[in-house]
Amino acid sequence: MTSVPLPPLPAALAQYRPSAAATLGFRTPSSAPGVSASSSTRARRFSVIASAREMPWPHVLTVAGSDSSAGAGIQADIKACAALGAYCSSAITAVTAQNTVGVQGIHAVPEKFVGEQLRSVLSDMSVDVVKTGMLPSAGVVKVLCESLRKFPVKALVVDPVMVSTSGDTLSGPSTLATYRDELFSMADIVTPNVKEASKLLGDVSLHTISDMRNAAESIYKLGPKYVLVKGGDMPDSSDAIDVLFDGKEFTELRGLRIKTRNTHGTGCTLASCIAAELAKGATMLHAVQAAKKFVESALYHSKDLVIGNGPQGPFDHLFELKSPSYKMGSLQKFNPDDLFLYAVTDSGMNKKWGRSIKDAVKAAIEGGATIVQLREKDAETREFLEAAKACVEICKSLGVPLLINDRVDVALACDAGGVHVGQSDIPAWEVRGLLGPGKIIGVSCKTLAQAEQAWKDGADYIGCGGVFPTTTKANNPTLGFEGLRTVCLASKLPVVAIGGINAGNAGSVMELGLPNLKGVAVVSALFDRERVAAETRNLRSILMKNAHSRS
Ligand SMILES: Nc1ncnc2c1ncn2[C@@H]1O[C@H](COP(=O)(O)OP(=O)(O)O)[C@@H](O)[C@H]1O
Ligand SMILES: Cc1ncc(COP(=O)(O)O)c(N)n1
Ligand SMILES: [Mg+2]
Repeated sequence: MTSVPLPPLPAALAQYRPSAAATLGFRTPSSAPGVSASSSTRARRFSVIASAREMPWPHVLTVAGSDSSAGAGIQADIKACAALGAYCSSAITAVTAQNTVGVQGIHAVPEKFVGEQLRSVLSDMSVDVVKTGMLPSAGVVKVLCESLRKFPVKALVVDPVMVSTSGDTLSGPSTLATYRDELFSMADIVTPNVKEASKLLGDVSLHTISDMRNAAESIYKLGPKYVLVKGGDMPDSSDAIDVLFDGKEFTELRGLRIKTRNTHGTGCTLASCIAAELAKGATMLHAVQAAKKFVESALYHSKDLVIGNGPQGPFDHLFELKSPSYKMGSLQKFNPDDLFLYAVTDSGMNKKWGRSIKDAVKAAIEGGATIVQLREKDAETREFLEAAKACVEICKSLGVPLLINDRVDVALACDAGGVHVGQSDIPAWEVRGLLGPGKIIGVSCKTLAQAEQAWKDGADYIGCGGVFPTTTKANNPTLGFEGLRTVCLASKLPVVAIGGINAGNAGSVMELGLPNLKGVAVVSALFDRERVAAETRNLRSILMKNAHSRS
């Protein structure tokens, strides 16, 4: 590949960003002969830029290699960022000829021209996060470090790509020292897989989680703020476990190991998703967790795809566009706002009023319930399953998610939207393993530690309470507003308040104005009443009033 000289900065751009243009040594309007713009045109152009700034688009710049098979590299990065709502620009470091069999050829882009691409993007666009992939030579690593010193960004994600999953070398040992000595100290996070971690540490062997922890600690000493050692390629592990280290604490991120040949590009995708989430403003822990969840879901939805004849296929980054829930606007995928009016059934109460579970659920949805949980502690399994199937049908047709309390088996058998578990039920991460990534999982939490654990376990929301004393749960300590507030403020997941909530006190719960508190869950206030739909309607209008008075 030949490098062509960089043309002067377009006159229009020079007018928008005269200071940036001058810094870079580009010709500005005053120095560019024959270019003039009236002051009104210039003012209009500035106002266009100013209004564009009011609607920023999280921006990731990927510095990586092109993969002709489009499963990994630049192509994966752009798709991953797009899927997560970030804009992705690119500086290409190498063009590879590769497919599902392996890498057939590598054509490195001259280092100077990598620098020119970096300068073009960084001087013009507001890049939030830079993500690196294949950096084929020590020279390219140095060019990147220089560019970052000149144009600092909010965060740097370094995926030290060295060997492809097919076993081909993408960056030789000569780059190792430059990675370690120059790039790592600028990085917010470094994301080696186990083979790369081993190479970076002089070929140490990594076989266990404890080895991964030690490796993360050693790489941390080379200067990044976080290290994520990825365990996708750990042999003999039924889970896909990654280890995150922030200099003090280790976090094990445990996910399902999806049985598929389509894992080409998982590493590139994970790093790009972390970059996209950071660009959107997430904390590092959140970004890593969201990224892992995305890769897991994409693999799950692509597990049976057949693209190419080799052993390592690509996966579908835009799987959500294909899912029936996306196409039909059904509420399979969790929307925290669904927690607004959360109806929890109780068979005893409905029996008392002479209603079937199905009729009770129908009436609650008619009155405006936004999510339903079947909590049938005393029902026989067969009877419960039949009722659950009928309720799933109603809920699907009305677009309201239906969750099952405790019973993962019943949820699976009736294809419910998810499961709600308590602290003494199956742990949420095991439920996730059984239900897969697309279902909703809620966990009852009373303490900060429980809320933190629910988040780590991959739950979607927490139920917090009892806020007030309740008759539906024996020996249930009451948290009161203070307890609710403490958990809500610390929770990384959306919260629904539960326990003794009714039309008389629901307004005061919403008036607390807690940012994570999305709604209230009610049992007796709806179902221990004669007219379920009317009670639900009344409660909904109280909640709406208080939700509105907050905004
Ligand atoms: N079969 C799989 N099922 C679920 N997650 C996986 C699977 N393979 C890899 N991952 C996850 O994908 C991410 C990338 O990991 P890994 O494949 O180890 O990186 P690389 O592609 O750099 O070798 C990690 O979060 C890892 O846990
Ligand atoms: C251009 C390029 N960059 C990175 C990878 C690594 O991806 P993976 O480890 O998933 O094979 C690759 N195969 N090609
Ligand atoms: Mg891999």
